[in-house]
Amino acid sequence: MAKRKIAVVGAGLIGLSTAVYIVESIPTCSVTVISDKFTPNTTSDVAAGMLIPHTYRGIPIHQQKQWFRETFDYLFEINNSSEASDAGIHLVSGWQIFKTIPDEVLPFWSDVVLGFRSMTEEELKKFPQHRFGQAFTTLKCDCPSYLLWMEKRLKGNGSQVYARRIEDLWELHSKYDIVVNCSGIGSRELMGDLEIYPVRGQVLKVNAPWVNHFIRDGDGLTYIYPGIHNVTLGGTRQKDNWTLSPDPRSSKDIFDRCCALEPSLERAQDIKVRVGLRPSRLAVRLQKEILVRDGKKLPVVHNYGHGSGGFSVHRGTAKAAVQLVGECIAALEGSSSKAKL
Ligand SMILES: Cc1cc2nc3c(=O)[nH]c(=O)nc-3n(C[C@H](O)[C@H](O)[C@H](O)COP(=O)(O)OP(=O)(O)OC[C@H]3O[C@@H](n4cnc5c(N)ncnc54)[C@H](O)[C@@H]3O)c2cc1C
Ligand SMILES: O=C(O)CCC(=O)C(=O)O
Repeated sequence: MAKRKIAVVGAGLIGLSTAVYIVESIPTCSVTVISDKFTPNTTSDVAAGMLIPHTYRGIPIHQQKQWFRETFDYLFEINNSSEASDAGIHLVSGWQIFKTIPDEVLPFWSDVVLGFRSMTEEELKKFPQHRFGQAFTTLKCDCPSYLLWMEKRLKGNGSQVYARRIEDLWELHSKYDIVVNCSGIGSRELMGDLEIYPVRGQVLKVNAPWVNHFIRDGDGLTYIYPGIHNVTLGGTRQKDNWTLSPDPRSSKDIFDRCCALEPSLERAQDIKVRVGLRPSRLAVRLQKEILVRDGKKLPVVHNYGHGSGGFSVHRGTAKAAVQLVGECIAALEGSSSKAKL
């Protein structure tokens, strides 16, 4: 059986985690990651990295729950190993709070995170503007550490990693048997996919080591997420806004909103502003496509469009993408054995 050559386009969270899963589950192929940007310069580096799912309106809930569970279980295992600090994975406990009682008192992911329960009246006294809350423990990634850890694992396994911008996936036809497209918001231009759009997110990364519980307003706009090296304060969700430069007014607004929830943040130091464009889509595109030119074929597997929830589901979607890669390999084996007959 020929050793199949697979190119993964994109070195953000989705490209690297898909490449890692291919290497782990299909050892008979060689993997090359090709990307114009790497950590610390990807959208994935800007993220808070919290495992709190966002709902994709175009995907059945049972599917999203499975992706979340697979991701949670995978990272929990890393968290319980000696790799945890290198990979930047840790547990974090805290509260999601609501000004009015939400429709969904028990979200679909409540039995995946640890110790999910309603907040007590005593706990709610910390948030006098809020009437209801949920307490739980989840996982968080320190995003640059996690990306670097995956990149090192790939290189350690003999995979190649190249910096290059791809204008057209067909450029890869002569060297690779299969292409896996994990180019995030880049797919709008690369694939001409107008279903993917940016949702601009501005966050502050601050030094406030005394803050160690997360706080998330149920409206999803204001959050305080303590991490290994800093605390992420959020945020903004600006649909169809491509501006990557920070907006000082948004920074002040974010800071004020977060201080209203956690007044001790007034003393936060070393405030850095980061902006990222969430690669948003009604549904993650997990699909096979065969590109055909001049009678020649190039199988492509798409895995992009994770919007606000990439960290929460990445291992599950990597597994689904690798299943599709396996189907492409089986089809190639089938056509090469027919050719020999
Ligand atoms: C402010 C903010 C906070 C967030 N917080 C969380 C959170 O707490 N939890 C959570 O689950 N999710 C969160 N997210 C969402 C998460 O960041 C995304 O879902 C995830 O990072 C998407 O990963 P990606 O690999 O698809 O995209 P990217 O990280 O953008 O990676 C895409 C890669 O493709 C490459 N590429 C693109 N086009 C080309 C091309 N033509 N040629 C070569 N390479 C190309 C890019 O250079 C890049 O390496 C947050 C997002 C933002 C912006
Ligand atoms: O929504 C959250 O609480 C996590 C952060 C996030 O996913 C985002 O800002 O997109």
